[in-house]
Amino acid sequence: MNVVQQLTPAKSGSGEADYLSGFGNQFETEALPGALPIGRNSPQRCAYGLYAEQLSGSPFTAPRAANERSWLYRIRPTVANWGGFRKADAGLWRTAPCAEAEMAPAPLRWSPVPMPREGMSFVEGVRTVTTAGDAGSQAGMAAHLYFATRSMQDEYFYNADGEMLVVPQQGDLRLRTEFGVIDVGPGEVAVIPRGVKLRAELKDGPARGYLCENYGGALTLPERGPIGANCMANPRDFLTPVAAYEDRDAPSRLTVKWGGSLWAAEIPASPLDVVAWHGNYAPYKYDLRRYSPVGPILFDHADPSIFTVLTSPSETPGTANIDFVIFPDRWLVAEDTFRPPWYHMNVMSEFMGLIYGVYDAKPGGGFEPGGFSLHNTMLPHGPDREAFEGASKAELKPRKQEGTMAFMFETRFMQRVTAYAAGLEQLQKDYGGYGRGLRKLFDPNRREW
Ligand SMILES: O=C(O)Cc1cc(O)ccc1O
Ligand SMILES: [Fe+2]
Repeated sequence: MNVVQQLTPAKSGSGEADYLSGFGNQFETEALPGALPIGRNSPQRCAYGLYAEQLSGSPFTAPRAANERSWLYRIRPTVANWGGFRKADAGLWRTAPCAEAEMAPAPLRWSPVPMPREGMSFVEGVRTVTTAGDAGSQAGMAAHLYFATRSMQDEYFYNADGEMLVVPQQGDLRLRTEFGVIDVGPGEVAVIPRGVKLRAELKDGPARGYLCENYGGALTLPERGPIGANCMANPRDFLTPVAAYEDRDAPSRLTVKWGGSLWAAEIPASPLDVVAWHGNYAPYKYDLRRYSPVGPILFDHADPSIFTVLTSPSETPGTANIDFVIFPDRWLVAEDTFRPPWYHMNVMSEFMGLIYGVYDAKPGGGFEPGGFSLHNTMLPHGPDREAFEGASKAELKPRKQEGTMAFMFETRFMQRVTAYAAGLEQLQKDYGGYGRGLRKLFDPNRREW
């Protein structure tokens, strides 16, 4: 997975999205013929007067399987577009550790937050719901909502604190990055590694979604173990953009998220000026509907880890900094089985969102597309009364769970709710008590019921 080479004839900066396929490949792509040096990274003079710059996503000395870096051949090195940063308004973007609100231990759920009316870019429209771990120690994550009602114009952004997993729920985004153009819409996700500059444009109206900011190890594919070489998320379905550049000398603004704050500087030219690049540290997208779910085909309900799309490992094997898990369309066939998620308590904390459709643990409304929930460390949760009663009595014919896409950001860290999320009118006041609706069914004189 880590050694495949691809040289695809690339388009010049036409602005249209075009991709190379494969997860974590050693890609190479050039928007002008011969812009990529052959057989070396740092020639005495790069073609076309370009500057060579390395972007290291892992320590130089990381083992090969985790070593990530790319070489960028660009009009100006990043340092030429630098200087004069001032602290900018971070709005409602928060960074761990952030203990600004204290909530009683209870399951929490929010209805969808409507699209704002004011003009806001993808960066201005980030609103943090939870933070976990410590960004400065490169451990943990934040779960955000994002709203974008205007495109970024001569405005650029990069995040030094974390990798960004963008999960659109409404509206398409065109992410113009240093590496090329990624179009992403509901049902797809995009991953922007730490340090990669971008400008987000709207394609056809306002956009809303979820954003996981990963302070820890880069997201990667989970091991498949006995499942073997196929199914779950297949590497070839991950798409990385071909090189596309802007040669634009115009007063611009670069905003950097660095050390938990936003910093902004006026810069003289577009930093999306990479004419060619090669390496394995690059943004990518993935269509969640390409995920091939594997599950129990005779009885029982497996752990949701079977639906892990991407995982951010921690130093402890099997203990994820973040698992990104989905609940896509699938057949439910298990016999003599309570088919929805079981009642449970979990040392990992679970942030969930719904992109479209109905989630099977909560079929009776309340968890709506655009909404979100938090089942924090060691807090009990499971199906509500309606789901329990329906599933305990259901005739267990094979049934297709269709037209649905829920997801979970699951982390080893406790998630702290922000003041913004705690104060939202969309916070469902009665959700914490949903379990109280479950009736006592026990009858020592009636074994079958
Ligand atoms: O709590 C949830 O809804 C997520 C979840 C789903 C599942 O099928 C098993 C465990 C789990 O935490
Ligand atoms: Fe759960």
